[in-house]
Amino acid sequence: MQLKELASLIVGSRITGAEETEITGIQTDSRKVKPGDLFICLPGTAQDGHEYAGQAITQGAAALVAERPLDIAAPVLYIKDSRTAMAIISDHFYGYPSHEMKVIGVTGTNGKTTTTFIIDKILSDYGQITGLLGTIGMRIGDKTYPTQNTTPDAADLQAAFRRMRDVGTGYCIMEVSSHALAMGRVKGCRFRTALFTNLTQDHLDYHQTMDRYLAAKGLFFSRLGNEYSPHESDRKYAVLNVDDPASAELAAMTSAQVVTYGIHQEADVRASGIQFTSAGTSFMLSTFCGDVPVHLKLIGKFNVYNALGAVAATLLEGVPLQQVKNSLEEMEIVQGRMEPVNEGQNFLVLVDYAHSPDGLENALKTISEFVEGRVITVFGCGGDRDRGKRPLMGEIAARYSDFVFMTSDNPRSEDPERILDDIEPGLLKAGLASSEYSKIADRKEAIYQAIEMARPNDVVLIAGKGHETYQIINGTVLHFDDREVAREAIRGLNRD
Ligand SMILES: CC(=O)N[C@H]1[C@@H](OP(=O)(O)OP(=O)(O)OC[C@H]2O[C@@H](n3ccc(=O)[nH]c3=O)[C@H](O)[C@@H]2O)O[C@H](CO)[C@@H](O)[C@@H]1O[C@H](C)C(=O)N[C@@H](C)C(=O)N[C@H](CCC(=O)O)C(=O)O
Ligand SMILES: Nc1ncnc2c1ncn2[C@@H]1O[C@H](COP(=O)(O)OP(=O)(O)OP(=O)(O)O)[C@@H](O)[C@H]1O
Ligand SMILES: N[C@H](CCC[C@H](N)C(=O)O)C(=O)O
Ligand SMILES: [Mg+2]
Repeated sequence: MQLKELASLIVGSRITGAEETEITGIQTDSRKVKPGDLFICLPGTAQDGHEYAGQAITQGAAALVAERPLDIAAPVLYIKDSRTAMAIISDHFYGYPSHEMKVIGVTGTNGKTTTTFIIDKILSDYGQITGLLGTIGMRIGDKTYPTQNTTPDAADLQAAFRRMRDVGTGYCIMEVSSHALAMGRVKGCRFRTALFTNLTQDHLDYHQTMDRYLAAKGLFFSRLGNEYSPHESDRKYAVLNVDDPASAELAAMTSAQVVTYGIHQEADVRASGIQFTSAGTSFMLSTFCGDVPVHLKLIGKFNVYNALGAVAATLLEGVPLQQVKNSLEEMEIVQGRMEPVNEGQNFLVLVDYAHSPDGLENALKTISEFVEGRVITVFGCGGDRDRGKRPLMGEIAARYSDFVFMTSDNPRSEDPERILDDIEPGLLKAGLASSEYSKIADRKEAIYQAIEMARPNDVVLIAGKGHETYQIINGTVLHFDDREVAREAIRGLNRD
């Protein structure tokens, strides 16, 4: 595609250099530029892409998109706002792929990955070709790829949609993070359904206040389906968790049809008579298509919410209720979400991705529903992220545990010990005595000590990193997998 075709999309844009320059790809990271790419210079939070224009050209970029004058001998497309231009250009370059399939987006503080996996399971069992995009990675056809962010930027996202379409994908089920909404990564995407899980404190390092965090989520719903259509496939749905107070505000922001799910309030899709065990969760599912009893292998009330959201989204796609039930009942635990590590020991070890106060509280409440012995919790908080959540997570860990190991999550550029100092006041506020917790920055050591401490019927919760297979310490990415470490620690016990 020629540069001038892309320029024609953006009001007030201007090209210096050859307008006919042929563009064969789009890139926003100079290190990944391939010959023929259009390199979009993005002013970022840590760096400024304009500084890397030279490197992009050296790597073979055919042209650049920039907000400010570049002193460079290459064609440049000047625009006012690189991020909006990136969304418009990428959508056009890849042929508006989100218009050729149904995109179901899931947003909310917690439960996005799990909900997308449940929707994916139900729709694939129903015979649909699905693609999945989120924290754990991206699945296109039967191949999976790693993702750096939960929601990629517009250039990578539209490219992924195109590849999904090229292998016949009918549904893309994706996580839509609040960062993505605030940064316009999903601008231009045509969503069929926008699903909201919940809103609780996290990411205030980025959004500053809960109001701004909610406003970012609101963008998803306010942009959804402002026009109606006679075609069923063009209809838009906002699927909202009615038990979360933010849903009322989101409902008011959208002109799409609102479909609700919940446990406590009246809802279109609802669960009642919920029973919890360590082996799963049973409930009566009432929907606008009828009622059925369901037994989930997933544990915890929060997974009932995730299942209800997925039920609403898939019933709207015409999946029969009985098939929805069958898929729910077959649904396996999502990796790193309340994932048991079982080496035949007589206590339970769960690895969970809870990394926000609400996530941790839900994981621990779930355990309290069935635990017979003590609860031993190993957790930390990520560095370079919302500091405000640290004492809150400390307080929650203390409230629901008999013993707490405070340890490192991904300290990133921060001093691990300082992060633990931020968590500790929360433990003290909850009244934990010094004999009831340990501060061990080395995560492997903390996991080993927790497992050595466990007695029959105890539950050891290792929270925060879930599926992650790395730990970022001092900016260096090291291999680390909670499940592997826990397994080694349990095997070590068995040898003693
Ligand atoms: C705060 C934040 O979200 N930052 C994201 C953002 O970075 P940025 O735009 O600020 O970019 P920057 O690092 O300042 O660099 C500016 C530009 O220079 C370019 N550059 C930079 C260096 C270089 O050598 N060459 C080069 O071209 C960069 O590619 C970028 O285009 O855009 C980058 C490219 O898309 C992201 O990778 C980066 O995610 C960082 C790694 C991150 O940690 N993000 C987290 C907070 C995040 O987004 N999380 C949400 C999930 C949250 C949740 O709900 O749990 C997510 O969707 O993943
Ligand atoms: N509906 C929910 N409500 C509250 N907590 C939840 C819910 N679902 C999952 N959790 C907790 O949050 C953790 C993360 O779940 P999940 O990965 O599904 O969320 P996410 O929204 O995708 O997270 P991220 O923002 O990091 O992508 C789980 O390990 C669990 O402890
Ligand atoms: N999407 C979240 C994941 C946090 C996971 C936790 N292990 C951490 O590193 O803080 C973030 O980037 O803030
Ligand atoms: Mg996720």
